[in-house]
Amino acid sequence: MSQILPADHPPVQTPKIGVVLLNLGTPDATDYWSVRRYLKEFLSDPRVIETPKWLWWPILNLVILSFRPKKSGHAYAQIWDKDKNESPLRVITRNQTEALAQRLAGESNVMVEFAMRYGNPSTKSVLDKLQQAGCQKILLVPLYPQYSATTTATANDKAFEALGQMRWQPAVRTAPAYFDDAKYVEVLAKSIRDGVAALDFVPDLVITSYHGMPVEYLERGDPYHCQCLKTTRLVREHLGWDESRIMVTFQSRFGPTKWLEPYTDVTLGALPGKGIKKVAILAPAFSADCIETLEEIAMQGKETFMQAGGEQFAYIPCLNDSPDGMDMIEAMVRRELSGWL
Ligand SMILES: C=CC1=C(C)c2cc3[nH]c(cc4nc(cc5[nH]c(cc1n2)c(C)c5CCC(=O)O)C(CCC(=O)O)=C4C)c(C)c3C=C
Ligand SMILES: [Fe+2]
Ligand SMILES: [Fe+2]
Repeated sequence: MSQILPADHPPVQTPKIGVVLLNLGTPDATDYWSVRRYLKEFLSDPRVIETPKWLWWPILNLVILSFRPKKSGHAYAQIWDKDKNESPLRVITRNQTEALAQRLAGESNVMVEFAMRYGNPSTKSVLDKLQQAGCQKILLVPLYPQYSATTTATANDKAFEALGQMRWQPAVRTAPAYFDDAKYVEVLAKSIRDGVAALDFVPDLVITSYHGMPVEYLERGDPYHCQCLKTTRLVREHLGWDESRIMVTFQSRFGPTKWLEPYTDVTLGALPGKGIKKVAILAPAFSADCIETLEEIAMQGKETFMQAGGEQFAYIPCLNDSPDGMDMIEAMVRRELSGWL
């Protein structure tokens, strides 16, 4: 083969398969400008904010970006991984990537990388790297258990935007949301069972707190709300629990519009008054612990609950790169790679 190539022919690569774990993204540092840059990119995404641009631009640039970076930067500083000098979301996503790469090491010519929708490493830089390394087939794996246009779709959009600039485009598959995947339900249920068993108290209630979104998005057809409810129902059935032991709430409200209810913070503030004083809480919409779980739930949520008269509060971590969590990701990736390996 090599003797028929002209001397100036670009190098011929061995065909490879790329697997890209896609997550949301996070600031590079906690200072005002790093957080501002991240929030600007995030909150300029029309998949996330559907307000018409002419109306949203002044609100974002003149109001939100003047105060939110400082407030969010302070929150990020409290959860920052000081050893790695990095946001937990990126540390954990990298750990998941390395663990998956090890698990797929027996497969020849598979490369595993992660990419972020906002910030670094950018989706384009990662797809360019894989294409240049000879990946002629790429599996995109949005690490969101429940589908939403605000997360899954925009992650895929960004990847297709980068692919749109390639002359020699690889074949591409996208992994579906896994909110009802039997393995996901099994490992999530196990994380609750094990998490509760490790406590020195018996919770009156387990709360599954999902990231929220404007109710309007649900009304316009986003299936996220329905998939959240289904995850919790399947987990509850797997545990053999009745409905009184586990509930669904929605967190991280942003802006003045009505978001999915019941709100996590309002619920935590009201439960002690109803006699529910011991809770365990987890966040099944997140594949990795991040500001929304470590600061908003484990810190702020705990404070709200205890100040309202709560007695015991426990946060059960996300699946992260735990062996069970990685079993689930590996099984999903192998299934979606079928016919390619
Ligand atoms: C403004 C609208 C937002 C929608 C809609 C939204 C949906 C959504 N987000 C996640 C997952 C994550 N969100 C994270 C942070 C975050 N989310 C919003 C806003 C919306 N999210 C903001 C402004 C922020 C930044 C933090 C802050 O300033 O409060 C993160 C964590 C990132 C990190 O760095 O740790 C994740 C993950 C889901 C699943 C979702 C679905 C409806
Ligand atoms: Fe969010
Ligand atoms: Fe938040």
